[in-house]
Amino acid sequence: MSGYQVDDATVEEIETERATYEPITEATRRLADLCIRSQVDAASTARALEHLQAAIDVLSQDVAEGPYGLRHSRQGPTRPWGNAVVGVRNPVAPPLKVVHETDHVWSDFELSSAYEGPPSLVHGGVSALILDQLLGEAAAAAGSPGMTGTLTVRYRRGTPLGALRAEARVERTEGYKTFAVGQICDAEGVCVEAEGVFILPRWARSEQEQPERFE
Ligand SMILES: CCCCCCCCCCCCCC(=O)SCCNC(=O)CCNC(=O)[C@H](O)C(C)(C)COP(=O)(O)OP(=O)(O)OC[C@H]1O[C@@H](n2cnc3c(N)ncnc32)[C@H](O)[C@@H]1OP(=O)(O)O
Repeated sequence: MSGYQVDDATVEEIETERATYEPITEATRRLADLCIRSQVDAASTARALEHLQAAIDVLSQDVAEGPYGLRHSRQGPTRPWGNAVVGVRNPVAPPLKVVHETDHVWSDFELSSAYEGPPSLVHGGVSALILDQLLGEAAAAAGSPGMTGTLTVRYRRGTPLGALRAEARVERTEGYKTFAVGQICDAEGVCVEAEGVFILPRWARSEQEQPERFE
């Protein structure tokens, strides 16, 4: 399957790429929040739009074909930088920084108004998105990466926008199938729980270089 790319990018080259594109990605996240909450008048939004169009014109001068994929360097960190949850070059991603412990993975993160579903609460699809990623990373970190086969989500109470923690761990592995569980909590406790089965697809079963983990 295309999209998994092994390269020889050095640590320095990877840091240069991050330093080049991370600031504009962060600015775009801020922009998404401002699109929702700004109260400036029409003349001001028209002026802002002109600046944005100028930025779009500059960035459009050189664009890669297709999505970013998962870039695995033989010399440096793996770059899932287009990923919708952890991608440092993806303004749609909050982004989560996922910490890999011996027996579980976790992340402390903030969700802005761009992730709203019910008023002041996180959209249920966004919670499922984040748990899909965390459970998938737990499976990969345990040495059994896979695609989500089935993800079951239980919304126990509304998840407030703002500061949250997500955690996941592997429960058991059966051949190509890895069963993982996880949750999203706020300061009061668990808001959302999930369980999922992650399956190593047929096309990947013979491949030698599997991505073991995202950052
Ligand atoms: C290398 C992979 C990625 C690594 C990423 C690392 C970072 C992770 C972070 C990213 C996180 C984000 C993650 C994402 O967003 S992943 C994106 C969302 N998921 C997908 O797009 C998956 C699409 N589906 C497939 O690719 C295949 O159908 C899969 C891979 C699921 C199965 O493949 P295949 O069809 O070839 O399998 P098989 O026929 O040999 O069956 C094998 C066993 O599995 C059982 N079964 C089959 N289907 C399901 C099902 N749906 N639920 C439960 N069980 C199922 C089946 O009964 C059998 O069991 P048994 O009879 O042996 O007991």
